[in-house]
Amino acid sequence: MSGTPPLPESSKGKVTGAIGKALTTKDIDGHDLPPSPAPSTPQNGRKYALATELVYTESNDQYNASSVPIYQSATFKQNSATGGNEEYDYTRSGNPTRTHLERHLAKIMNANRALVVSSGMGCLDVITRLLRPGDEVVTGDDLYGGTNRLLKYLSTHGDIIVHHVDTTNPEAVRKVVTSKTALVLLESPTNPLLKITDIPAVASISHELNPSVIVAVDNTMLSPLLQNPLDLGADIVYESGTKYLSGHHDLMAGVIAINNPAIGERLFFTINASGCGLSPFDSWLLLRGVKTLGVRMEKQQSNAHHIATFLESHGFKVRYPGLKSHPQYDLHWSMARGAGAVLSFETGDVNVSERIVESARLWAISVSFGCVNSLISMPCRMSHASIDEKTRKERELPEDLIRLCVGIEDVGDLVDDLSRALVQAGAVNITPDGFRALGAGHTLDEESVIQAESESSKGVETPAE
Ligand SMILES: Cc1ncc(COP(=O)(O)O)c(C=O)c1O
Ligand SMILES: N[C@@H](CCSC[C@H](N)C(=O)O)C(=O)O
Repeated sequence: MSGTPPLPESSKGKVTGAIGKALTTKDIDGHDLPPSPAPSTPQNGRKYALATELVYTESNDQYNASSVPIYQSATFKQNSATGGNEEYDYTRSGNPTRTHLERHLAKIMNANRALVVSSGMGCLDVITRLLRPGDEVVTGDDLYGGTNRLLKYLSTHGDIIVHHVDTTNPEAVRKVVTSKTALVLLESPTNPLLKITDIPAVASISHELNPSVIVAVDNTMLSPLLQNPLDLGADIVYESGTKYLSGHHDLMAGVIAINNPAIGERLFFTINASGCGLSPFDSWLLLRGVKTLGVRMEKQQSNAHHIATFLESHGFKVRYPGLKSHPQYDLHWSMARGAGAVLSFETGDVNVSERIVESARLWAISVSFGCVNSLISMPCRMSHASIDEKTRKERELPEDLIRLCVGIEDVGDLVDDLSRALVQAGAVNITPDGFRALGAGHTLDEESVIQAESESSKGVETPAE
């Protein structure tokens, strides 16, 4: 994958020509972007706050449609047999609704170019097609299960060497990056242990040791509202649009964003060649979902902070970068504008955890996150079940871990339902003041207890049923 080799011959011609021509179109920030039937960015030369940019789309549509039309067409007629001047010919290669979404996301992700595909895993598939046999990948020891599965497949069948190291320690990355390293792949926060990687430090170490390394960051756990890895030194950022970006669990999507046009062209080549570009209808749904990202995330985060504080103040070991007790709290806030709405906690007993999950009513037992509805899951049995038990143990992924993905419901209802589930599952000791976690009791220092209790009491009271 070293350097950015020229485009394959087969990618040249009509489609690449259209994109090549498009790259001469600049937006108000000077970004080169493909053309669009609706430019997405306000054309008055002003850059607005992200909350405004999320909502704002400008249309060149012939009827001035307020909502970007769904171009539900596989083909586009050409003016002549030789063609060549039309922007679109076939939806696998490009579609106006998809282009509009891509421009909108490029703007939001502070990127030169964004590409949308059929899922988050589709993004990683496209990115790893940049690898060649013998290339090495450096990545974390806490990763989404599907990411781990694809990397394992590539190392077993694709002659790719994958190093899993503790990326929370940049020096551990330094030890394994060599001239053979083609890709450094990071999550921060990680799914499901919410570990934080110093993206600027790891990116700079990687580039210093091997300038042709591509540093890619999976930003799914935060969304562009809260973190922009391209601004932190990453070469590629991708995320599952199935999560926060869309927010309603009604579509699957993935977004890849880049600043380097040559990398963008190589990724586009794979998307067109393999046919994983997002469909017009899902592009439209995702564009609609993105508009409410700001308000959804604000409510989800505030609920998540409340729930994390509630659990911690009752003695559970909680992992959430919004809590001062998080070991990398300062590092996280040096890179991000929020902590997101995913947290995890331990009970000390797998059976107790299973009972808690099954006792919850409002919290749906479901994989995924970023949705307006609150979800509860056991990663080792669900989202991360594809990582074998031995590896989970080596990587210290607790089997009793419960992951909460907090939605926009009334926080008092969420706390009530969780309290009832904790009591019903026998996870807590009832005390005169309420209850305390039974197992894996997390001992906070005195100052943290006082802070957690006062924050917890700010919201709705949390009596057990
Ligand atoms: C951190 C992370 N990255 C990527 C993915 C893959 O996304 P998708 O399900 O849209 O393929 C997921 C979840 O599925 C995830 O949690
Ligand atoms: N059966 C699926 C599980 C998807 S997990 C989705 C999401 N990333 C999460 O973390 O919950 C699979 O095997 O991929």
